[in-house]
Order: sequence, then structure tokens, then C-alpha cells
Amino acid sequence: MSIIISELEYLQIFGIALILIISTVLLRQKFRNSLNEPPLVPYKYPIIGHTIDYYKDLPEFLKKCHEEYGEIFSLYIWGSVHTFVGKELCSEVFKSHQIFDFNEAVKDTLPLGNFLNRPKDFFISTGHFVKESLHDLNIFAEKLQKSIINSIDDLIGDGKEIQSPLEVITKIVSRALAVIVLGEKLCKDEDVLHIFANITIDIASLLSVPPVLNFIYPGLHQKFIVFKFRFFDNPMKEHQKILISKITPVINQRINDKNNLGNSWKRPDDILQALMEKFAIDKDHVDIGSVADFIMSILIASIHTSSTTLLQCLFEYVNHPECHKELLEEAENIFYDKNKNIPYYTHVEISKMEKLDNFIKETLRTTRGVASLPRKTISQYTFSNGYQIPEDRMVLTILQHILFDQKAYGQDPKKFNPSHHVNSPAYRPERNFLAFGMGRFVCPGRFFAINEIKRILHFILLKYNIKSISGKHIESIRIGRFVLPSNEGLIFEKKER
Ligand code: HEM
Repeated sequence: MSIIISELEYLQIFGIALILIISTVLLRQKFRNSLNEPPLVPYKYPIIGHTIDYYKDLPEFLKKCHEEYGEIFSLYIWGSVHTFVGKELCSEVFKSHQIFDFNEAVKDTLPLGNFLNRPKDFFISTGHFVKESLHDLNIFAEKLQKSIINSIDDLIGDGKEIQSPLEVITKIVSRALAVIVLGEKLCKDEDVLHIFANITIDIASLLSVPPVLNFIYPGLHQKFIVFKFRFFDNPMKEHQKILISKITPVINQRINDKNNLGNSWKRPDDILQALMEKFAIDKDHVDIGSVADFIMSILIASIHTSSTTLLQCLFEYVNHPECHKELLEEAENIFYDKNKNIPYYTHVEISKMEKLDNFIKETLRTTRGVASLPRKTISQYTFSNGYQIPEDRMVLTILQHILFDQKAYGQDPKKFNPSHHVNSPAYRPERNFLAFGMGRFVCPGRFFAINEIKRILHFILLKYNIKSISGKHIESIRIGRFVLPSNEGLIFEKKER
């Protein structure tokens, strides 16, 4: 039976649908308005809201808002309301992780699942997977250290002036991670190393378009970047293609070895193997596309974060010659005391690097974003002070209140002082130290990251004197809520031994 709709009926259906949509929007609005929301800081320009203040001097602006409106307030940025919480209320956000969702917030800026056409929750288990696969760092110690020493020799050698140190540091970090992720066979492949070193930069440039479309309709920008990603060529697609072509023969070889060698088969100790097991279809097949996409998500979470932290540590080392003596004494003592029977530092030796650990922790504390640890509410929430926020609200923690809190860090909390952290390792999240986040979504790679950064810094500090090219104090760059390392160049002078 065919259904023929007359022009009049069509108009009627359209009219009813329109009325339904408008009433739903109005009802939602009414429901939202009935909430006891935190104060929305007044703004001058409609639509633009606080977007200009956000980019002008966010630390100062947030300080003023906090003084005037207290622990929790909202700002109107890029067409949507964001709620900012300070040090007294952020623990509620971290504890109520069923409501304040990390993955939903990340998807807003980096909809990786949509880019790669994956189901909604495809990447949700990344955190758990990283935690499980990196839980025993001793397994990786030898190959990690070998890679680090070789990379330093290869890339800095007998010393040099490096105009773009982030590039070199990223290469050292990428090579180290490549051994852990892909194993000995693939970790030296130039195409693979190119992907490791560039994936975050490429995705960042894809995402760097300011979300002006959100002024028209919240979420429109996300739809635009997903469209751009899916239907136009971009470096990410190329990375995905190359990665699949490189891992496929290795995966097939491993499947054959396992099937043929029986009990004498030795399981490779790397993340690729763990992913093959996660995405096994049957004993002869693995879902290689999923393995490649998961590797890309791990690289995005790990390489840039570790490289920028490491570079910030080198900059702070140059900025603070008063720290050199004790750092070098500690490094040399560990180097000469080392158990010579084992060619790499064991867990015990890494944990002896206490001064270095405090130095890294202080660098992390003083170079974080102004506000961070984004969460999105998946239902309405009432804070203990009575303020309510609706579903689908972006919530950010004002990190500068926590990391520069006078109660925790003294009268001059912005002053760089590694002694702030005696007996509290850099990987440990604390009430006053949220560089790795807190709660259910705390960084699962933090033990590995600190271990890797300590090893790299240890060998660099032992081998080189380091100076800035300009000879000046090196300052970080701030864009909106993000803090990035300076573009300053560094001079590495090989020490006489
Ligand atoms: C110094 C380097 C690093 C820093 C500063 C850092 C920082 C962070 C932060 C702040 C978060 C969000 C936590 C929250 O919102 O509560 C996070 C999440 C995450 N990090 Fe790291 N990270 C680093 C290195 C790494 C490494 C090396 C890996 C992997 C090997 C990694 C894997 C992840 C993953 C998978 C998540 C998401 C967790 C989840 O979905 O539950 N990170 N990281």
C-alpha cells in the first residue's frame, strides 16, 4: 500500500514537528532556569561572552572572578557556558566520576571516535588498558634505557646548539615509546618513528581552527571538524594507513609463531602483543584496524605530554643554576654506585633519584594549564554548597588555585622550589598536586612517564652542560587555558670526563 501525503498534510506534519521542537527547547530552558546555578559572570558582548577575556589574561581574569564570585562560577566561552570550580569544590568533581565524565569532555575537543568512525565507547577502555599493560615497568627497563642512551648519542652526540629542542626531545621520547609499544622489530622503522613524533602535532593543527561556528550553534564546530576529517585528506588518515601497513606483517608473523611453536613460544613483551590479545578475533586473526587506532590514541595521550614536560624540565634546569649542584651530585653518586652487573637502572636506582624526582614534580607544578582536567556532566548535579549545574555542562578545575595555593606552597607559591616535595613522588596525585589529574580518570601512564623522564634527564645532565641560546630566563607561553614550553633554543656542551 502506498502512502501519498498531500501538500496540506505535509505542512501540518511540519507545523506539529516545529511546535514539538520549540516546546522541548523551551521546557528544557525552563527546567534549566529553575536550577540554582552558580553565578554566570556578567559580560559585555552578547554571543562573544567571555571569549576575549579567556584569551587576554586568563590567570588574572579567573583570579578576579574567584575574588568576586567565590569557589564556583560560570563563563560564556565560544558559545557555551563553562563552569569553573576552585580548590574547595574540585574534589566533588573527581569523586562523582559517574556524573563528571572525562571521556565526554575530551570528545568535545578531540572526537577521535567520530574521526575514525568507531562506536561511541570504543576508546573508553584506553585508560584501563594502559594501566594494565604498563603495570610492571621492570619488564621494559633494559630496552627503554638502551633506546634512551642511543637516542641521546645519536641526536645530541658530542654536543650542539639546537634551535628547536622540542623536535629533538620528541624524537628521544618517541623512540623510547616505540620500543615499548611496537617491540624491537618495528621500533627503528623511520616511517613509524615519524608517526610517533608527529601524530599529536598533526592532530593539533587539524583542531587548531577556532570554534567560531559554535557561536551559531553549540556543537557545530565539532560537526565541522568531523566532516573535514572524514571527507578530506589529512595527515591522520595517512598515519593510520602507514601504521596498518607496518604492523600487519609483524602481527601475522606473531600469529604464525604462536600457532607453530607451541610451548616453546615466547610471548613478546610489548603493547602490540597486549593489543593483539585485546582485539583477537580467533586464533588466526586479529582486528588490525582496531589495534592501529588504539595505538594512535595511546600516542596522542603520551608523546606530547611527556616531551613537553621533559623540555620544561630542561628549561627550568637552565633557569635555576642553584639546583645544579645537588642534582649533579645525586646523578653522579647513583651512576658510580650502580650495580655494575646489571647494565640498566633497576627500580631501586630509579627511586634513589629523589632530588631529580622533586625537580620534575616542581616543574610539573609550575608549568600546568591555568584551568584544566575537563569533565562533562552526564546528568544534573547539586554541589554541597547548594549550587546546581545541568546535564551536558563543561566543568573545569582552576588548577592555578591548587598548584599556587599559599597554604600548601608558602607566601610566594609561584617561586620554583623543588624542596616543596620532600617524600612525595612526582607520580602521586595529591590534593595540592593535580598535574596528572585525580580520581577515576587519573593519568594511567604517570608511572611510566616519570620513569622515562628521569632516565632521559639523568643521562642528559651527566653528559652535558646546558644553556639557553639567548642567555635569558626562559618563560612558558600561555594560550587561553593552556601553557606551552617556550620556543627558546638550547646549547648542549659535552662535559669533559
Ligand atoms: C608527563 C607526562 C604526562 C602528563 C603530564 C599526563 C597528564 C595527564 C592528565 C592530566 C590526564 C587527565 C587526568 C584527569 O583529567 O583526571 C591524563 C590522562 C591520560 N593519560 Fe596521561 N600524562 C602524561 C603521560 C602519559 C603517558 C606516557 C601515557 C601512556 C603511556 C598516558 C596515558 C593517558 C591516558 C590513556 C589518559 C586517559 C585516562 C582515561 O581515559 O581514564 N599519559 N594524562
